[in-house]
Amino acid sequence: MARRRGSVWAAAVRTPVGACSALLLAAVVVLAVLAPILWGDAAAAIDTDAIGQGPSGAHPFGTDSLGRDLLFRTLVATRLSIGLAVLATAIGVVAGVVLGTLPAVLPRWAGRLLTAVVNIAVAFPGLLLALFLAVIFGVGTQGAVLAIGFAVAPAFARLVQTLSASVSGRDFVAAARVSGVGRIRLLARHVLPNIGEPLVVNATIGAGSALLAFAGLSFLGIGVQAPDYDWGRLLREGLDGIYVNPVAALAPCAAVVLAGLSFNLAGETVAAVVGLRTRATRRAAGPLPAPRPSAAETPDAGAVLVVENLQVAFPGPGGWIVPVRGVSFSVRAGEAIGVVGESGSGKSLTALAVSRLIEAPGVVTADRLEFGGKPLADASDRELGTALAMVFQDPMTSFNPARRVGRQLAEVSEQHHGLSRRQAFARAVDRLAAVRVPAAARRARQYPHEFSGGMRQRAMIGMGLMGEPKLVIADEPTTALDVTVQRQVLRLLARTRETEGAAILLISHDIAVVSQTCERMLVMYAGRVVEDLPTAALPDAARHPYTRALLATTVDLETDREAALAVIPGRPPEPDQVPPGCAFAARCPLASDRCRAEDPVLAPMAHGHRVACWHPHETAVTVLSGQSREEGAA
Ligand SMILES: Nc1ncnc2c1ncn2[C@@H]1O[C@H](COP(=O)(O)OP(=O)(O)OP(=O)(O)O)[C@@H](O)[C@H]1O
Repeated sequence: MARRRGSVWAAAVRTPVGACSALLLAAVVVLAVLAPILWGDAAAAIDTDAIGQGPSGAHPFGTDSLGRDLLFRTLVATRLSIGLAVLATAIGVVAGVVLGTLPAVLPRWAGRLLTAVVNIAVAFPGLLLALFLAVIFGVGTQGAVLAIGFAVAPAFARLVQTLSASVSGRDFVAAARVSGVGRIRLLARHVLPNIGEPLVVNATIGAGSALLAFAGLSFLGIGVQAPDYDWGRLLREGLDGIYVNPVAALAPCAAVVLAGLSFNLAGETVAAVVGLRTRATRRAAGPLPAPRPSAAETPDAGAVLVVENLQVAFPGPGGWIVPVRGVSFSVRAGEAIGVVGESGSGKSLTALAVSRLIEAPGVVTADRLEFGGKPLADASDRELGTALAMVFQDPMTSFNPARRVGRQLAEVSEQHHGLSRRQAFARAVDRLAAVRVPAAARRARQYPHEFSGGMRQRAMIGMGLMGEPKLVIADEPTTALDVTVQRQVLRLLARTRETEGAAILLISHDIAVVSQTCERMLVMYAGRVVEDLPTAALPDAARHPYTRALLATTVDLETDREAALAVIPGRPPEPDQVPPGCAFAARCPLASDRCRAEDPVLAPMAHGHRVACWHPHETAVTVLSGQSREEGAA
């Protein structure tokens, strides 16, 4: 992990912005540390023979009214200017974090009061607030530090409140709360660590603003007081003689600008590392691994979807993680195919890849990935938006909670069919009625939270029907629903297939659901399709030991209630720990040495039946050869 972080930072520092920020910041820090030691005395040395001089060989920036060298004074002032700005920022961040998190700990009324106070303070311009506070805390360095610290605190508090609110709504915080974790511990353990990165980025950028504000207060005479001096004071003194020696004023100005720039660029670099760490990781992950070969079936000329050797990879700390490893299948027009497999087998990623929904840094590669007869990569958003419908497991998160359901459906037709607002809405009502949402016209004006789970799922299917879907991909569409509603949704999918002629790719844990709804079933294990078989002859047709084991774990009304439930011993391998050979070998009762050494290719066994196994079960169903493949291959 440390190596990965190190490489990400190294990559960020190699960018132009990163390199500039690193150089500037290093120069500022070195000067802040060394300048007072090296040139402190020279900067304080009064020379009555050289009062108010302009730039010369002896004094490149000239001298001040006591004949002190302005170059040395500008360099020496780095420590105080930077130190005070950093101190003020630290006060601002700490006060901001406290103010921002207190509302979560205090009684409700006190929390709301504090939030209101912070909101009012945020409305004041920062510098005005700093001036106001500087007067309250008293003129001088200490007063200025406190004034700037507390002036930037409200903005940080607001940021902390917003970030905490977004984290507090997450399930893991709710789970911790339910398990009795106290408020303070909840904040410290679960909320703050998750908002740390954006805070660090903002604090770095905020230090630049604090530097400017400090220089401003010193310039106005209410910051650093003589005999101490920072860049603000030097600027004020230099301004008096600007017509005689402009460099005296310009040098501290340039120092403020450069130091401020170093903080801002450092903030940008931190932000880039935080936001795009994965991009740098991708470089660190090296070249993509070659997909494992799988014998592709010969797709029909009219196949809606053709997938050949699909691979989905993500950069990981130790190289590429490949959760989908060479998946091949095709979906004919109007066909319903089910995808089953244990959790983590790559079902959802396969569905997301064929919907073009894998986000960077994920990388999708395939020998062939075609939708509607042409490469998926060439399909326009409009074509995909109308011809491919996606139904997700949780319909609550698939709808925008702030918009009415009808308007969200209508958007599809406004975007892709050029319909007017009114026409698109009328079509949305029609589609809601088509998916049997009762009182569709009224329901279309409601928000997603006013729908029941089953109704939302039907509305989601209705959204898919706003176009002319050739393929509906449904990823666990019934998992969150009760059995009755589950049946309604499955019937609706079947009806969509009949009325629209759409093909269905149904992802489910439930083999019973798949065998009732689909003609074919793809069984996935550890990122590969291990069996592709017709559902009509299930369970007898299953030949892969994994498919058989999955079938044995299904329970129905005829299952012997006295007998122990069947389970598949062991666990599927993690995507980054897939062994050589067959990934199922460690759990397979039939595994041989060959299984552990060589990964079997998904190969045709009979018409419409493909299996990736060295020892497939013999079945009464027609097979290509009576021998096991190992014997056949021998
Ligand atoms: N962005 C990602 N980066 C790295 N690994 C990922 C990413 N997304 C998914 N994975 C991994 O890929 C594997 C397959 O995930 P996928 O969601 O496709 O499984 P699944 O078969 O749909 O499981 P489930 O039935 O639980 O939804 C999992 O092990 C998961 O941890």
